[in-house]
Amino acid sequence: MHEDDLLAAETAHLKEHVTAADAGADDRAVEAALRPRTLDEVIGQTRVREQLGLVLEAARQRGRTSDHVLLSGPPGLGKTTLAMIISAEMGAPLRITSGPAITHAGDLASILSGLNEGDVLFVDEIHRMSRPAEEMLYLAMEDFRVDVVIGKGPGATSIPLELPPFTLVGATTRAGLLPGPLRDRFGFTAHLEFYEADELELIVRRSAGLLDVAFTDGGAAEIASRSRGTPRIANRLLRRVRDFSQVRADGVVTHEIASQALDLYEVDPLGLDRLDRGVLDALVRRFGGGPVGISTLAVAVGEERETVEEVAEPFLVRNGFLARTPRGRVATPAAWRHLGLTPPAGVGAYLVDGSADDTLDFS
Ligand SMILES: Nc1ncnc2c1ncn2[C@@H]1O[C@H](COP(=O)(O)OP(=O)(O)OP(=O)(O)O)[C@@H](O)[C@H]1O
Repeated sequence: MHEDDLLAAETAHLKEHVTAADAGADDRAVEAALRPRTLDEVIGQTRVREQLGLVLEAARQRGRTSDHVLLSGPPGLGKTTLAMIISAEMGAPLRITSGPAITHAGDLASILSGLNEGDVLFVDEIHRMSRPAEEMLYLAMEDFRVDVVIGKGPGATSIPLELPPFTLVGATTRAGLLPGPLRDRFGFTAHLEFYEADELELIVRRSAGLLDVAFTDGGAAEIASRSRGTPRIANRLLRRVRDFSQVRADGVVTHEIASQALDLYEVDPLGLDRLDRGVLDALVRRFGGGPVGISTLAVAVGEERETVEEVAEPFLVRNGFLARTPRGRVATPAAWRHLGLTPPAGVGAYLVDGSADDTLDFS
């Protein structure tokens, strides 16, 4: 078949898949159906794509399994998508598990002992695995071996178990929480960054095409600019805007329709959602702009500390609304202004005196 025909056939197949998922009311199913299937289909993350492409190609040429890969970055940026692509590009089956599901070393031993040569094992939220399991994983990653302990106390014996070579793909929202020995055993680490508006616009256009949503350039751009740099959010907002345009207009997503719909869903023009604004609001109105510890801030907005730290904070820091200082979180002058308030004199001094440091994990 000609290359163009092949591409058309693939797109038609993908569209069928998306349409089937879209027929149900399940956002997760549509999200899964919209996933890019190959590295070439991935939009944005240019450097990661090129680096990962090389790692996989080299392994393929040598006829070996790929090095272990660690994917880190905030939720919804494409870690699961990349894990699936690694398995597809290596032509190897994917096994999926997650850190919180591995509470004992025995859980991990049984997963590892079920692997076949070349399998890709995806461990989502790998930073939440139990410590004994982590230690078992070091050995498995390095020597493809685990020591299974049978029995307890002085009578316990350890039986070495050989494993076939496999590729571990770990995903984490908090690479800083992984112990050094575990991090060091990944041959390649990809840090996923928030997406630029033009990349998100391409993602919105691709998804709208697959979902048969009619849109104008302005409509796609408006959804992209309010998507918090996150493809998952772009896809979700697209579906909400589609609902709005279908019920309240003629079904075409224009700039005007997208902006009315997103106002209705409380996504502001810079993409901040209720949680983002809640965090800024608490920081500014209740704590005078900070500094305040993350746990206190989380209690103030009625959320788990992890949610504030892993979901809201990276976006707010990246967009210059919040800074991490050794004494706690501080609202920047931009945060005050975003809430329609005038920043008090002196706010922002920490930004020039060098005490704000995004690389450290201040709590
Ligand atoms: N680069 C991309 N190009 C196009 N679509 C993307 C891209 N990255 C992610 N997506 C879309 O965003 C959605 C979320 O991606 P994915 O589930 O891989 O994120 P994640 O980082 O694993 O999130 P989490 O850690 O919360 O599970 C998917 O439906 C996928 O369609």
